[in-house]
Amino acid sequence: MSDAPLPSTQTNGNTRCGLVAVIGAPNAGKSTLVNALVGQKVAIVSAKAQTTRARMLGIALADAPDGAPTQMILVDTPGIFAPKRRLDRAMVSAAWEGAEAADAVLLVVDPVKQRRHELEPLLEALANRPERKILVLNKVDAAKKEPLLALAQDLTAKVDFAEVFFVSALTGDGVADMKAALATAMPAGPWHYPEDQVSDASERLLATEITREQLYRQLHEELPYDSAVRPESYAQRKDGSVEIHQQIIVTRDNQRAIVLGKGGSKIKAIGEAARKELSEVLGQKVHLFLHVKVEENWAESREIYEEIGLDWVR
Ligand SMILES: Nc1nc2c(ncn2[C@@H]2O[C@H](COP(=O)(O)OP(=O)(O)OP(=O)(O)O)[C@@H](O)[C@H]2O)c(=O)[nH]1
Repeated sequence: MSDAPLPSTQTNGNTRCGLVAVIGAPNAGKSTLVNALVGQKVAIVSAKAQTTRARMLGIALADAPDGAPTQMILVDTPGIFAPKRRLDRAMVSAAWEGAEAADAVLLVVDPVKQRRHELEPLLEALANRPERKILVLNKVDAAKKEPLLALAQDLTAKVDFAEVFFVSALTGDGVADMKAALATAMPAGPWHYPEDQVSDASERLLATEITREQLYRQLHEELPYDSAVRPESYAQRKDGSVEIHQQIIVTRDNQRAIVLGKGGSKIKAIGEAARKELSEVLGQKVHLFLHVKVEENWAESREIYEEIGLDWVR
């Protein structure tokens, strides 16, 4: 576990706390798995590959089989294959950065669609890692038993996995057992996030993810690759509603025009759809304010990366 200066309220008792890195090829189902472990929608889930941009956190709470209340901080990493652009390389290093400090690394594999040879570089890199390695064969609802077992055998011969789990992140099959086993693997120690912050942190992140999902849906190919949604503020109002301000960052003026649309029609539609979904998910009235900002070099800015991925828990 990294020794980042995070708040901890639980300093006594028999708690456990650890960091779990979730790695795998694009579309393996990492985001879906994180959501299943956390128990609410945290990471964006899409049928399109490479939607996971920044390093993201979900925080799962569980009672370990020995009764210890356990906090598992999940680093939901982007697809980490064949990085070409700087942004992609940054995603890869974020993936490994997450894995470096982890108490466990989950390799999530889609046993049906995953091309075996594409897993090779990842398996090789994993083989030399010191962390506790766990193989998760996902999508068992869609896989046939025999090839599934053959794949498990093949992969465990290559890497010294401490455990292998067969799960369906989608239906939840096998997820509870896996979660309990993960909790046991976490070191004893105080929680790094106070319990009441866990839900808030997730909601703050969730709010930016929902806006990003709408941007993606409503702009399709027009959406600039180098765009991001950054949380500005998240505040409960006295009347029981929540006021959320977010920045949509793009790199050029013409991209700003695309996001705004004619007379601001696009941003309005995006904001309305995001607000509606957020209100439903949060179960409260939401006031959502979106600001589009041009920052030419944001993709080179470590500060912004950190803000997108981590600022919401600080
Ligand atoms: N049948 C089935 N589909 C699943 C399961 N888990 C995830 N999926 C689907 O697989 C697709 C990809 O899931 P994601 O969770 O977005 O995958 P990811 O690994 O986070 O993808 P990236 O963000 O590209 O890294 C989605 O359409 C999911 O609904 C599962 O257990 N069974």
